[in-house]
Amino acid sequence: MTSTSPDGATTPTTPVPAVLVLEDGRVHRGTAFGATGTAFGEAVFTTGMTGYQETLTDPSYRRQIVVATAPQIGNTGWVAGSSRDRQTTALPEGVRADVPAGPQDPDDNESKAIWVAGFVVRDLAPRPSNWRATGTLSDEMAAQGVVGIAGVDTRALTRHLRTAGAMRCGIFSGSDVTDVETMVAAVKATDGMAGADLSGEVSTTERYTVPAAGEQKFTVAALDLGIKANTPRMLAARGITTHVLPATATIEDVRAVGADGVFLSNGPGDPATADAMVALTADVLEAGIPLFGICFGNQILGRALGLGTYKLKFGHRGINQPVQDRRTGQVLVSAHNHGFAVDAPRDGDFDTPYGPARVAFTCLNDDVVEGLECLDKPAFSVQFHPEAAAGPHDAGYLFDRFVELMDSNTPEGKNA
Ligand SMILES: NC(=O)CC[C@H](N)C(=O)O
Repeated sequence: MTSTSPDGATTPTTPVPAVLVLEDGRVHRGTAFGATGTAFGEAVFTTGMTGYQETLTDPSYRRQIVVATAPQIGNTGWVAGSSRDRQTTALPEGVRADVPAGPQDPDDNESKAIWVAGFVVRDLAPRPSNWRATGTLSDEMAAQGVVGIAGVDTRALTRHLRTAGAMRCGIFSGSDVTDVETMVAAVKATDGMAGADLSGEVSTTERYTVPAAGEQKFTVAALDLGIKANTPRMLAARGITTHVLPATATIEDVRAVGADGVFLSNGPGDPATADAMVALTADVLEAGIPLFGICFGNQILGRALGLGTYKLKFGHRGINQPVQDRRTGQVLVSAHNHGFAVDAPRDGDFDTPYGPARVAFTCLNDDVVEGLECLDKPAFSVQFHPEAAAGPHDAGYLFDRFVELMDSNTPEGKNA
């Protein structure tokens, strides 16, 4: 339903009607973009003003329909084409050519695919204005079969989600639009996010390696629960070779790659389902291997320490969330994407099976736990995203903290 002019602008020919239907019966009407059809997922909003490509390709958004509060989306187009396609030299052994992860990658994808179930925007920019763009958002979503709806008052919708909470929804477009009762019933027949076990659906099935940039200092085993490309890139920039392991990895797999440290990635779904990863984390803590977790990884470390997790009313998603590093008092502006959180005492150290631990970060908007730190084990984690590719970069130093943990775990470090 679009035509592309010689200068790359995609213009709608006949607008195709689309409807966003929430499980509580609220309806927003608009027009289709991307693929036409039906999509179901949890309606969540993000307040990020930039970085929609990084958001859409973040595997943590699996089974979520993302609502952008930024009023215009699509103006930077789509920046695709991994450098791997252009690479002329042979790749190091174990590096998969189809994974766009490496310090040299110029594209904006955080993974190989768009993972959101659907995308809801107000004004879809028909013409990208970006010298790096290789196509349009709408064409890329259509190519990947991802349904979008434009023309929605996303700020009104966001106010509703803040009051009523994140909930199941559906986008119906083209000939899939039917009467509201039928569409609401279809939405209600889908599964919610509580209890969803999704990391296995986005994880790599085989191990791959992202080499250190320059001289290798350490080797890290990164558990791929939905890892974003920028994480191995941030590690590589610090002299770390990352072996990305499937979500099913065990402590033997970690030992087999000679890991100096273990990284637990971000990922979709309910952390209450991540029993196997919690067991692996317990083994890593027991072994005293330095550990760093991000987002889902923070929730998994929390569970391994004996803490519970719970579902937030509408979650944190955006790139301007204030968190406080309780070690230094410093406030960071950070990127968030989480619908669950760890329940932990904030008023001092607490006991765990692995010695004392403490809440290392909290969100200044709502006092939600944003990071954990073990005091007797080389392990810490954050609920926010130091690897955020669209920025901000305030929290990048946490990767250095991970390197310091590995430094102090070497025989020389232990004797220092
Ligand atoms: N980005 C993430 O890792 C999200 C973790 C988890 N799925 C949550 O929604 O809280």
